[in-house]
Amino acid sequence: MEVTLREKEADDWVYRGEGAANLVLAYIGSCPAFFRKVMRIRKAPRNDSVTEIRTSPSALTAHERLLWKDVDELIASSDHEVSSQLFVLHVMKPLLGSKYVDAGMHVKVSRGFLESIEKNVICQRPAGRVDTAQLDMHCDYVLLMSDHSIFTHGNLESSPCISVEIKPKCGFLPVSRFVSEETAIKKRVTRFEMHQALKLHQGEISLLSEYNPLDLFSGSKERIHKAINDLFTTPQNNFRVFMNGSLIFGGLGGGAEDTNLCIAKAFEGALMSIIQADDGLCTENFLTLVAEAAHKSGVLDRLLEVQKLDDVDIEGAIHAYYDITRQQCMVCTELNEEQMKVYTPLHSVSLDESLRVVKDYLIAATVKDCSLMICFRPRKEGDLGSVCNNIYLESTKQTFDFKVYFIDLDMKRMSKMEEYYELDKKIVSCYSEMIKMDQGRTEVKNQ
Ligand SMILES: O=P(O)(O)O[C@@H]1[C@@H](OP(=O)(O)O)[C@H](OP(=O)(O)O)[C@H](O)[C@H](OP(=O)(O)O)[C@H]1OP(=O)(O)O
Ligand SMILES: Nc1ncnc2c1ncn2[C@@H]1O[C@H](COP(=O)(O)OP(=O)(O)OP(=O)(O)O)[C@@H](O)[C@H]1O
Ligand SMILES: [Zn+2]
Repeated sequence: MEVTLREKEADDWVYRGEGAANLVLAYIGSCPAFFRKVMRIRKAPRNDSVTEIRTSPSALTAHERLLWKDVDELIASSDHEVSSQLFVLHVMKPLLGSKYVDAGMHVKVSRGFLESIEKNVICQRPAGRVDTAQLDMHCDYVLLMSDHSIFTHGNLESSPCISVEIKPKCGFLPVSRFVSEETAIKKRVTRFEMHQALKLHQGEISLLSEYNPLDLFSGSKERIHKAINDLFTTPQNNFRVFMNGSLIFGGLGGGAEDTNLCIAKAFEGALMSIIQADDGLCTENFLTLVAEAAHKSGVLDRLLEVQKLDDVDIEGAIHAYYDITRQQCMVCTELNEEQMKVYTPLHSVSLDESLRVVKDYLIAATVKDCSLMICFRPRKEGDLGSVCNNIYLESTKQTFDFKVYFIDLDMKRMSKMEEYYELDKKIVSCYSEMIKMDQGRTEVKNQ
């Protein structure tokens, strides 16, 4: 029989974090079925009275059903939460590897349950997130999945664990011939770095990040280590650390300020219960551990491969989108004859090819936005080797078991294609402006 979670059960769930689209809670009750599980609940924008999701007869729009026509299970589903879970199960899991993906399961909830959760968590949510969205009270289902910030077996008191959450973002520079001359800078500067300029301009961040995704995805131990160090210095919404499931570093539910001495000291202190290093050296050892695990697991190579399904860039994929939706191409209407020559072939391919292009672009968008959770547990003397991967940290003479999972593998909606195109242009133009202004300042200084 299907269980429905009701109002009285809401107190068993506590705030864990949130992103733009979902709010996540951890279980503190005593029901074994929910032990060491988290619940992920979809949010709805506050100013959005009628969303696409609710007006659509099925979870997917007609165009999306066409796009995902080869995935029978997905197009048959009529509930948005259910189709979201099926997307992870049938599309993302085979691509990223079943070992690293937990599709979770859906659980029915009553409106009373959602209302009670909303009330319970409101004071812990970041103000910016509260202003933009609340729980989607129209959800019939929520997603239940393992808590990947802890190990699912063993006693947390005697066997503590520490985990990092990394949102790596796009790890490659586009090589697509559809990248125009005006935006050619995209082939030299990462999207992440350019987006920082826009975020700074819009007041979303106060300082530029030092992190470079190309380091993290480089495959080189040294560069991965550099990336982890830089993420620690400027964590923003790209780096968090949890101890036994509680946040000890980074921003809860959003971005974090840059790491000052006070934050660094508190973190060093928190690590001392797990990393057996001399005073002041725990952080350094921990960051080495993270870098070694990221390198050894090989998951970044896998992630990069899937990100590269975006082989034509948004500047190519947008044309295929207009063909599928049978709209006049709003990009081509702005081009001169010479420029048109580059993009006309994209409008001459079969519908199946246009579908492939947009589908691959959206899959890549999912994995450019997902996060990685790496959870560590020090192996104690007498412990038998486990099935987990492990790292021997020479400097502390400790062996750590670790496991890796991807989280947030939501399907990106096809209706966002025009938004992606516009944002791409905005990011390039804001970055170019910043560079120009910097050059101007340097020239004045040198005069
Ligand atoms: O467009 P981007 O690269 O800024 O990514 C968005 C993320 O911004 P970021 O730059 O990582 O801070 C954004 O994250 P934040 O809200 O900034 O924490 C979301 O993850 C958003 O996805 P969705 O709307 O939840 O489906 C993300 O949107 P998608 O582009 O993945 O659809
Ligand atoms: N399975 C899990 N185990 C432990 N923590 C989790 C799990 N899933 C999510 N979280 C925590 O909840 C936070 C929000 O989850 P998630 O990233 O899925 O939200 P989102 O709204 O989809 O994000 P985005 O803004 O990237 O779209 C994560 O940053 C992570 O800290
Ligand atoms: Zn076109």
